[in-house]
Amino acid sequence: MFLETLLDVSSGSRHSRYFNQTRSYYLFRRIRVIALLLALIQPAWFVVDYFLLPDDMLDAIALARGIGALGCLLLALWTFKRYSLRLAQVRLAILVMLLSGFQTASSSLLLIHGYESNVAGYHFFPFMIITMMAIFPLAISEACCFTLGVLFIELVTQLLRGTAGSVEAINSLWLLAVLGLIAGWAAVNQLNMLLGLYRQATRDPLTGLANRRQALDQLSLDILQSREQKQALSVLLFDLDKFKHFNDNYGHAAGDLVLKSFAKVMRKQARKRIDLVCRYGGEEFLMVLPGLNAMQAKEVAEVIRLACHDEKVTAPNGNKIGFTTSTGVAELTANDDIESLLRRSDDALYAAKDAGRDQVSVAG
Ligand SMILES: Nc1nc2c(ncn2[C@@H]2O[C@H](COP(=O)(O)OP(=O)(O)OP(=O)(O)O)[C@@H](O)[C@H]2O)c(=O)[nH]1
Repeated sequence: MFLETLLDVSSGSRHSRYFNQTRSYYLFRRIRVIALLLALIQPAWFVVDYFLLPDDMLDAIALARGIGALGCLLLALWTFKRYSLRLAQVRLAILVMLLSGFQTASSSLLLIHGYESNVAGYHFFPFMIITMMAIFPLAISEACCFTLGVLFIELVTQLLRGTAGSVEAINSLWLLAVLGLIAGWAAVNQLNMLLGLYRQATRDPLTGLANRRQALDQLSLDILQSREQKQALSVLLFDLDKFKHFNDNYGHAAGDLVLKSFAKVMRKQARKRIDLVCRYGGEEFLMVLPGLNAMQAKEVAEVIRLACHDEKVTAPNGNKIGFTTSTGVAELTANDDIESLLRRSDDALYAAKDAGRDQVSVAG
């Protein structure tokens, strides 16, 4: 259990594409708020500098603050691919570099002008940066990179200042490492909590598949992404045939076993970390196939339809039950939104039922 949790939070590459998208958007929003705040605070802090720093330093510090504020503003306005984890990590690295860059520049300036870095909270900067990590839900690998990055920049700053190796400098590095451990632990805990809540809110308890809410959220995202990347996208809507008959003849528990068995068949055919498999409601299931056109999606539906013929469920009374499914296929068109895409797949599903069930029908 502990090992499983540890592996769960070790790296983002272990999570589903959908969770990664959710976390990326979460990271994007937090980075944006912090960048916006810093874009405002940086110039405002100049008032404090004005009273605390000597006149000959003000221009240089104002320039450093201006560059920092502009960088933060640009970062806040950068909305490209909000759902990409890779870009969320890049955004976080840029935020750390912007802050650290200002810290290195200001601390060098203070030294050149004969001021110690304990003016106006400057010496506090690296500690503030590392504590900021606790705000984000991060995997262990990401928290380690964050901590090592801040430690490295602090070491470079110490080398530039010529203080590296002194007791005070080693003490700073040690304190940063301890704070990195605490803030990193908080960040990893946030990720663990987010994962737990996400799973509870998005999974169907009977089959373990995604639930309808998640399917609709993810389908909207996938549609957006398909349009951005000019890729095809198709959906399959399945409905188990004469399902009422299983409940009536063998009992509700047998019906549940059929639902679980069908979920297993779907999961087996889905491409790992690409396709979304969901229980859409009752005995209806939905599969989202990014990158596949209607004909390719129809082939997947046929494989699933035939795989159902080989599945047998043992009812609580010992009976072996077979089941079949009807499927509607629809490919995303330029005029589609999520509602029209699902409506077309539903129409195709009804056409498959009308044609005698155990069939795959493609929307026109
Ligand atoms: N065992 C079980 N049955 C469910 C569940 N959710 C919905 N059902 C049943 O699914 C059945 C759906 O039946 P209908 O909508 O009439 O359709 P059908 O019998 O599959 O007939 P066709 O769709 O026309 O082939 C109903 O009897 C529901 O009670 C569930 O979670 N478990």
